[in-house]
Amino acid sequence: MKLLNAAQMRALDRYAIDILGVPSTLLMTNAARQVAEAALELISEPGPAAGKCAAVFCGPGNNGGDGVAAASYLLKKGVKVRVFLTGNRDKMTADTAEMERRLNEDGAVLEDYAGAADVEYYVNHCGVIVDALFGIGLNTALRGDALDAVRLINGASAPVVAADIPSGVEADTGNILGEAVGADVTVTFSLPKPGQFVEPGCTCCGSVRIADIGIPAELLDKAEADCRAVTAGEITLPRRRPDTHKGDYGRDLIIAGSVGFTGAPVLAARAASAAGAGLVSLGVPETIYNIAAVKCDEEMPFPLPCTAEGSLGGLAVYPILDRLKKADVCLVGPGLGRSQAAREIVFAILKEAAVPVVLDADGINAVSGNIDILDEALAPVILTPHAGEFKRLGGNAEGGARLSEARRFAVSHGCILVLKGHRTITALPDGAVCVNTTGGPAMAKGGTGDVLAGMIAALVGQKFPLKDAVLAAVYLHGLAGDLCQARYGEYSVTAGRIIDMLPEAIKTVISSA
Ligand SMILES: NC(=O)C1=CN([C@@H]2O[C@H](COP(=O)(O)OP(=O)(O)OC[C@H]3O[C@@H](n4cnc5c(N)ncnc54)[C@H](O)[C@@H]3O)[C@@H](O)[C@H]2O)[C@H](O)CC1
Ligand SMILES: [K+]
Repeated sequence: MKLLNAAQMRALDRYAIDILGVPSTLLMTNAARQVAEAALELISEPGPAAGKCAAVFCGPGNNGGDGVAAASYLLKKGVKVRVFLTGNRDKMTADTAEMERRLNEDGAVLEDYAGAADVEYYVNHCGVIVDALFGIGLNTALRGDALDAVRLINGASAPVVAADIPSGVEADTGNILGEAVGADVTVTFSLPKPGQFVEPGCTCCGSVRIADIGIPAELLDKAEADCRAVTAGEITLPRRRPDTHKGDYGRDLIIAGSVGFTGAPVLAARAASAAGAGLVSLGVPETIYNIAAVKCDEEMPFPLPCTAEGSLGGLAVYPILDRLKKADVCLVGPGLGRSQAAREIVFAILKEAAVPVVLDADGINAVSGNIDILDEALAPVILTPHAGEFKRLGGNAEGGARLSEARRFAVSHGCILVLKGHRTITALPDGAVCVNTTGGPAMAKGGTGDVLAGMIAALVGQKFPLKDAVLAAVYLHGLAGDLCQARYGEYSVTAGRIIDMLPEAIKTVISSA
């Protein structure tokens, strides 16, 4: 699903209005009608609309115009409505002024929020609140009346419908500018925005509904987007041809593990098998080889020279590079440890690999502080950091910086970056970013990252187009987590259970063709 930023959205509006001649007031009333209909659904009093009451908060811009027009719609449905304006009335846009004129004709007035009589009592006793303070035009932190109104809205018990985007959420980044409305439903217009799909903005939106407000479909289809949400139905994996063998499904080489980290390598290897890898070889320090060998049936652990402390030793580089020549993908890092030898091995793999390399966990830590090594990689590199690892890579994964920071890193280092967290972001070397929509807090547990890394290796090793393979792995990993949560609850999802749920998750995306 395409996510359009504010500038792209405005350009679309302008083209529809100025070139195609779609009346802006028609767009506004179409938008308003769908906001009002959502409010009618939510209004928290039993019985017909008549006798219920709504509070509508409007800013001076066109988002406010949506609110004023929505108020007119609610009035005509028999809902008692009070409409409050924050900010300067003299800054009101022409369309919003037109909507106010129509509201007056419908028998209601646009009250100045500042000084409105018993507004607090009214808002705390109404059946639904419409937030039309700001939309995609918000560009600085809320202040004054608007901030006061947001706090009043958030303190009220009535359900909240946000017009286009909850006020206070920055459309492009999901940043909260000061404070933001917490909505139950967001009715967004034409196409969704990035800030509705990434933290912290996505948490303010409630459920997001996309309203067709009259921008021609072909215009929306043609709209260029460098940001997308990966939603159900967008990921498919092909049926397998009968005349194939395990070699057709990837020879995965996984280099992982150290004393004290015997689970990570095995979880990654098992996840790779469950995600369809044909052959999975797992190189572990010889001190933990027996443990890995006992834990693996389908995967093929092999011992590597190690240090006295039980992590990879420098001599391990030779057998690794030898096996690398026969692999289709190499994952290095889960539980690897942070020894100098491990770092040197990661560097050697990056320099020598002619197949994609997945850097996870200590594979990422190995390149932190020497990120230029990525420029020496011959083959594509996929990094899968969580926020802390990304910080060690010099990135900022805080709040609304995630999208731009992930994009910056991927473009500047020519790699694929999977920035894990709620709504994992996959950034590509060409600047495109994709926001995953599966998974949740039940997955916040040791080992789940190892599983994702194994899944990415497996799908990349099967030679799907690199971007598709990574997006599919991220989506399926979260989907398996969601299925696990449904079965085991939020507290008892484990990495192993996610692996066991992969068959169910993968079956949902197998193409019927
Ligand atoms: N997408 C569509 O096809 C349509 C969208 N519509 C609605 O129009 C808004 C965008 O309207 P705009 O006038 O550009 O901006 P806003 O109403 O979001 O903001 C108003 C105005 O406020 C100023 N501003 C920005 N930050 C602050 C601040 N912190 N404090 C005070 N004032 C601030 C800034 O100058 C803005 O211009 C879109 O979201 C939709 O809701 C159309 O109604 C229909 C077509
Ligand atoms: K809004």
